[in-house]
Amino acid sequence: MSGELSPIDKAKFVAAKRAAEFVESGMRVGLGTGSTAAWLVRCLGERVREEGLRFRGVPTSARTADLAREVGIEVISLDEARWLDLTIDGADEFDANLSLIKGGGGALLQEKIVATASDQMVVIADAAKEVETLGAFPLPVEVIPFGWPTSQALVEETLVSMDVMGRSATLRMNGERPYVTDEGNHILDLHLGRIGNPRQLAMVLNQIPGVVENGLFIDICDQVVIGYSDGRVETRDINEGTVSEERLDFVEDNNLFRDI
Ligand SMILES: O=C(CO)[C@H](O)[C@H](O)COP(=O)(O)O
Repeated sequence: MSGELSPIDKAKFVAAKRAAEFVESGMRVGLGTGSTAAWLVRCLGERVREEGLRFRGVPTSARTADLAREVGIEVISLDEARWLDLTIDGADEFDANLSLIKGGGGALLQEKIVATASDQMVVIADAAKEVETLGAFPLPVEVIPFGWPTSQALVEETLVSMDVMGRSATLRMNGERPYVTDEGNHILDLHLGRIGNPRQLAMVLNQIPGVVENGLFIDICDQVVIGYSDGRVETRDINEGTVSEERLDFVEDNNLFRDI
């Protein structure tokens, strides 16, 4: 992509740029996956180059690791970091409690482990990701390849027993083949429409044999930074109960927009 940014990219960019300011020298920072998180990584790379920011990043996917190295961020593994000061990541949906659906980009397992190992998790998102009730976005569930059709049937049975609205669990494909995560697993996308009790569903899904993790993030996210295409950014902190709003300038010929 080159030239004019789409309104959605402008919104993602300003959210990412604002959240990149949360990173301080010396921190260990979890780096999310997806298009919004990619803006974050580029913004952090710019701070490394231009301000001499020195921090270590723990990527949540091979894609993010490649981009982080490319823009000059020092990359370490979670094994090396153990605990993190902060994780900044995108989301597919968030609600008023900052419960999330994640995993549209297929990295939910590493994203959940990294976010849970962090003192703070900040979600960056365009305003369209905010929902009253989670579930319009298909809920990703990571399953091991062994016996995945059995796991799929068990997941569907569980949805019926819980009286969840939609009940189909489809295997995510990559062309003709099943999608394979960085951990070598597959993903079932649950088409639910509406998730009445996300906390309960998250717990029940993880008890099914073959399920490794689900994309519901409950009580993990502390703040959301919401970007708008006109440059406005709203930051909500669920622990402090605060909301702040500001406007960021974005320069369309910024180097970050080249070759995207
Ligand atoms: O959970 C994710 C990847 O597994 C992403 O954060 C989520 O899919 C949002 O992606 P994008 O920023 O491209 O809209």
